[in-house]
Amino acid sequence: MSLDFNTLEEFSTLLAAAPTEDGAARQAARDRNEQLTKPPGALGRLEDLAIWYGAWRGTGRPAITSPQVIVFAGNHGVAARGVSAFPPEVTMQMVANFEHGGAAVNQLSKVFGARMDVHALDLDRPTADFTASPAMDEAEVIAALRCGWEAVAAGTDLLVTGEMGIGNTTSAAAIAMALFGGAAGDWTGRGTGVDDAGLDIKTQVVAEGVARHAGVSGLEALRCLGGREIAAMAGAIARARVLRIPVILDGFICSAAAACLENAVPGALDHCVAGHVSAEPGHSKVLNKIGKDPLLALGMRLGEGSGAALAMGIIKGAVACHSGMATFAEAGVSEG
Ligand SMILES: Cc1cc2ncn([C@H]3O[C@H](COP(=O)(O)O)[C@@H](O)[C@H]3O)c2cc1C
Ligand SMILES: O=C(O)c1cccnc1
Repeated sequence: MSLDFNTLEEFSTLLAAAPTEDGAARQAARDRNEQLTKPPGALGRLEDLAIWYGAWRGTGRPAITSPQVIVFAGNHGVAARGVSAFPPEVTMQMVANFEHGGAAVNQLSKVFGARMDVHALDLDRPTADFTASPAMDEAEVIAALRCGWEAVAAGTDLLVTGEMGIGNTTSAAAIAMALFGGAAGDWTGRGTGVDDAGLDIKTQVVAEGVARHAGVSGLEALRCLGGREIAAMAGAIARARVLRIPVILDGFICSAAAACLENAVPGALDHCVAGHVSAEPGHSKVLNKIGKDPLLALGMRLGEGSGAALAMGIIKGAVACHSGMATFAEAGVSEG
């Protein structure tokens, strides 16, 4: 099967044909877990995470040696509507900051031993204001999906996708409302910290955008209401699925990108866990809709992949215990 796509339909077909987890590896990981020197279940959710990780990697005794964090950046036409507390030029300035190692996600990637890559997508060409027309045409959304698809490094064994794009919590709210219904106010939060007047404008923009593209779902929601960095995250998450690389989802924007995949192909996020729940009020609702229980709840509201990068420590810890601990037989410890 060709691993390329030129239309959203071809992308969807590739995603639908992507592998599922390895049942034999899951069983081998379960068997090993039962033999480790601890009371049954004593590592709580870490045990499930290690088994899940092994099932996707195809081994009952996995290791994590090459985690990758990818930050995608894009600019948004709706930013001109006054929906963010910061001006659009911050997107480009933060890309420079990522490249110089100065952002939170740089530090967290370093702490957890991940390589970090940054991809800026046509920053000088913001998407169209989605209240007036689709944010992207099909060629544009395909180019963004492909950027994400190709950004996943050969040999990566744990992936975090993050984003930078002033205005993108507005885009994420519009996607969530299009996919899951409800009122604009249910999905719209303060993002970088808009005041009450800004929140009113933002809620209005979300409502207008969803009304303008009434009835869109899945990848069409991504095209009409998303952004280039949002589509690129979706492309990277889909590629990881094809390569059986487990993914840690980040905050509201990343989860909205992922939700488009799940909406297009149910089960498309089985290789993903939610790294954290952010303070953006729509995030917990999106996680609920995609059936993901977040690993961390630290009141973070940064994006960039920062919450997911922090959660890499949990997955690495889970896998280290699972694969490195002695069994009762090896350690000569009496079983209960
Ligand atoms: C300095 C700075 C660094 C950031 N890093 C991530 N974001 C986050 O804030 C933006 C979304 O919020 P809104 O929709 O309100 O614009 C995204 O770029 C997101 O990644 C940042 C925002 C700022 C200002
Ligand atoms: O949930 C997020 O990822 C988020 C929230 C606010 C601003 N930027 C990102």
